[in-house]
Amino acid sequence: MSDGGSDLSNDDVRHRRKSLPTEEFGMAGNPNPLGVPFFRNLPMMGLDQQEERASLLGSGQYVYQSSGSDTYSSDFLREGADDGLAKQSGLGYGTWKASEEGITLTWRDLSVYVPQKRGWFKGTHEQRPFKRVLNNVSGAVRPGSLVALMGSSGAGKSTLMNALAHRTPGGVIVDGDILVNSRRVSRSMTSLAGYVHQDDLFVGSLTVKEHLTFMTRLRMDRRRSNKQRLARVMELMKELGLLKAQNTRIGVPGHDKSLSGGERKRLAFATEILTDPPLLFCDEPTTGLDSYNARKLVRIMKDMGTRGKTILCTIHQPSSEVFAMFDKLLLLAEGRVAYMGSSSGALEFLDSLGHKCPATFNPADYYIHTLAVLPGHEHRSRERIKRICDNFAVSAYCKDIDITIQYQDNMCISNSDSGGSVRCLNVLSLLQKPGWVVQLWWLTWRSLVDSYRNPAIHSIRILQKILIAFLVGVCYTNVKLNQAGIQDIEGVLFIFITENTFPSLYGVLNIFPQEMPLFLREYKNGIYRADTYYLAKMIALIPGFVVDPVVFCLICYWMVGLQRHAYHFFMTVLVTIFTANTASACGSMFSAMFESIPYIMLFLIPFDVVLLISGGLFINLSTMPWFIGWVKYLSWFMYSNEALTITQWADVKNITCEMPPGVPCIKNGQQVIQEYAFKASHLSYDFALLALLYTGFHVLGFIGLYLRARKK
Ligand SMILES: Nc1ncnc2c1ncn2[C@@H]1O[C@H](COP(=O)(O)OP(=O)(O)OP(=O)(O)O)[C@@H](O)[C@H]1O
Repeated sequence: MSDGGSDLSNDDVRHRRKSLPTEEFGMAGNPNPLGVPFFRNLPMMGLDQQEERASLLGSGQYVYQSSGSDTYSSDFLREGADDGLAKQSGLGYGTWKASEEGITLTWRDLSVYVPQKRGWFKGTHEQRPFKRVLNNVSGAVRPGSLVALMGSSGAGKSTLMNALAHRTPGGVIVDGDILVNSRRVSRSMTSLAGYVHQDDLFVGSLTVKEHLTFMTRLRMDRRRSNKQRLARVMELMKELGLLKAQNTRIGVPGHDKSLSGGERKRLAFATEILTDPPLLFCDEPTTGLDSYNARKLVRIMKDMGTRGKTILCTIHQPSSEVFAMFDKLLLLAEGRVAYMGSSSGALEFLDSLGHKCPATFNPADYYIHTLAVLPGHEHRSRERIKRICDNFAVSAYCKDIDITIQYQDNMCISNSDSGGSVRCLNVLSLLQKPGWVVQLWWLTWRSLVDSYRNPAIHSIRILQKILIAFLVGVCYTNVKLNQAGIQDIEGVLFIFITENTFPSLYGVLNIFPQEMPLFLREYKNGIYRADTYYLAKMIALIPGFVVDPVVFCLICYWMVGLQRHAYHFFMTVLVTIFTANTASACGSMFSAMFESIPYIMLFLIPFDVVLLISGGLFINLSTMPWFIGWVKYLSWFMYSNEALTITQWADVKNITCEMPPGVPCIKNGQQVIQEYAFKASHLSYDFALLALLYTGFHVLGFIGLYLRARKK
């Protein structure tokens, strides 16, 4: 560290870092200061040669030589002074396998821009009002490192982690290079890395053990046996102190809270380390934990580090003991790197700039305090931060990191995510994800358990159905097969439709908005596909929408004077089942397409009114104007009404005519069918069109969900 106190503009710093001559990287005067291995003549070699050497690295057989005379095998890449680790894991240098190399993560000149305004602005990216929240940040983390990412609130810690983990929300621009084992990766990062989020999201009706079991099914290698999965679940619950709560439902905070905040945090952590990922990002995993549990959790991360994992963890106010467990420290301030290196080095570095940590201070607190923008002293604070960041950018600490970055850059052989990443990231090719059917099975299981355990969905709804069925039945007990009875029967048939439409249509509106954050997170984590998720939700809805119509018809049909034959009853039940499911498909479509209930209502209610009108009871369908008349083809009201009317009237031969002479009467069922502009031959056609509408609504719903998931 030298140029103490010099102020450089950001561009100066960037330029200086980029323009460092290749020879400077560990060759002269500073032979391999981080223990980074160098190929013979690496800086001079061309891309082809680098590729060749990289593939040799992939095979774990190439022998590297540092600038000095020491010779290292590829495992040396894992950490400069890592022989203890190799010994610990029982792998001598000669036996080290490429798949066990671990992950070296580097990032160079990373800037992140977040959109300031959304929606109305239609200009190009360059014209859009963006705010830069990360400013040319560079860094490197090597296997076996547990890195603490610290900085005051708003410094950009989560933004950096999201960018590195390729989990930035839609609209955010990430500019710069991120390399994993000297390869550019994008979405494959999600299979490679675990990410413990600041806010935890779960299906609250599952128990701790059920949740972990579900995750082992979808996240672990499909070749693992059930015994191995269970053993992993038990091991994690034991390690994280969740054994006592294993049969407790997770609950929903502020609603039906079951697990404590600390238990939820530990469960979220357990979920992410379930597969023992080689790279782990943790965003404030200890927030909300007591000191004992915080220490225990960091100890687990430390142990993972000693097994060669690469761990980057943001942490707020760690105790001295917890802080001491971290190998490396990355300090961020105002979107820039203020320091990266050993924890003790940070004290020296700040000391050299005149910021000496008082003996009584916890160093972690001191760093945050020094790098915070203090209210009332904003200008001075920002000056101080700028000076620290500028000095770090030209310090020996930074140069050391540059060496690692430069080394990885030199090794970088492919700009594309395909092929290269898989070849390099052996862990990826080793993992066999569960297949489509397994995903569907377990997602359906979760959805069914969730809906079964939610009394609002079932018990209350069925009680309501019984009550309404009785009331409707009571109102229509006196229906007779005469002229007045035609209207009564058509009326009650329409009530069969509406009673099985509206609860189904509106009852499902919340399913996607409510679970969207969880779906997006799990989907982005690559745990499952969007189609299996949607299909599972759809399947889980069916039992409810079969039971409801059956209950309704069982009570109401026999109370009302409808045809008393099994055939008519079963056909009526079948039509109402089709109706309820088609309505639920329409509701699911709106639910999946729009972000919130008010938006859904805005479009659904007008749509619903038009469909209702075109159902055939309120208007003779042949009189509808041509420009709106086509809507009836989308109306399950019409198909269901036609099917029920045909079922009830097709074989009625005689309808009593009690009208005065001269007043025309409808004499039989066929005339009733004609009166409503239906056709007796359309019964199977109505069923087919109801099934088509059901499928069409769900296909559109799935497309809506998929597009939204891709956009976020
Ligand atoms: N999508 C976004 N839109 C607008 N501003 C954003 C967005 N994401 C991040 N920011 C801003 O970027 C800055 C850094 O945010 P970030 O969440 O990374 O901070 P942090 O260091 O993780 O803070 P904390 O410790 O409080 O979680 C903040 O000022 C934040 O308001």
